[in-house]
Amino acid sequence: MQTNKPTIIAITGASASGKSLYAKTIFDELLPELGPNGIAIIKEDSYYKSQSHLAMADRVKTNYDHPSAYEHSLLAQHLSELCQGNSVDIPTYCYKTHTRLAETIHLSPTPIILLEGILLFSSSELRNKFDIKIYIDTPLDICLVRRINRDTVERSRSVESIAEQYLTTVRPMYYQHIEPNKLYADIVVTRGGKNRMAIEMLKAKIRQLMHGR
Ligand SMILES: Nc1ncnc2c1ncn2[C@@H]1O[C@H](COP(=O)(O)OP(=O)(O)O)[C@@H](O)[C@H]1O
Ligand SMILES: Nc1ccn([C@@H]2O[C@H](COP(=O)(O)O)[C@@H](O)[C@H]2O)c(=O)n1
Repeated sequence: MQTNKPTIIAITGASASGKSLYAKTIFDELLPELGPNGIAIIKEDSYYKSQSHLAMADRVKTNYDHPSAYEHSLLAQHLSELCQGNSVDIPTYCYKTHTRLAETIHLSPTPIILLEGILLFSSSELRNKFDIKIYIDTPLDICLVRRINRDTVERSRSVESIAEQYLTTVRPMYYQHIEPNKLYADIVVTRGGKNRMAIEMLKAKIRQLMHGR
């Protein structure tokens, strides 16, 4: 690994497997020692394509679990910019309106970048940019229960709409585009975002990388 470019740690797995919690726990626990210029989180979901040109009735029909729903080319471009020492303006996304918001988040390169999302391993162009690849391996029935609990509260979804979407796209796309790419992982983490040993091991690796800079 080069020492002068950000280390990109990609965390993938099924929806509601615990990717965000795993990334956020590591971020929160390392922030006091690394500072805001030392570590950042980027979400693949920030790169869902804008759908502002579509009516709401059409936005809900989108397959959000297929790679084509994402602007992966923009994510790849931003990762390249960050690796070259340049800042980027990351889009922000709203799950309630199914499209991008007007504002962006300005991000300067940090030595450690935690990147999390469901389809990060589906593109070889993206995979080639990752220094460490982690797969959160949580049984799908547990993910579904977590998704129902989360999306009814945080994403304004009804249980009926979650069930319909799960059967039509979330589950089939998991078997087509997420689970087969587990083989690209360097590390497979069981038990989701609360696996204390998996959290401590990645923190130790990050500390080692920081000492080597
Ligand atoms: N190991 C775990 N045990 C219990 N709840 C968890 C665990 N990991 C994650 N969760 C919860 O499940 C929900 C989905 O987790 P999240 O990290 O948002 O998943 P993802 O980012 O993979 O979609 C959240 O409410 C989170 O707090
Ligand atoms: N408008 C949208 C966009 C995405 N989704 C679902 O989000 C999931 C990915 O995010 P996680 O935090 O759960 O990893 C994905 O499974 C999409 O189905 C959505 O429902 N609506």
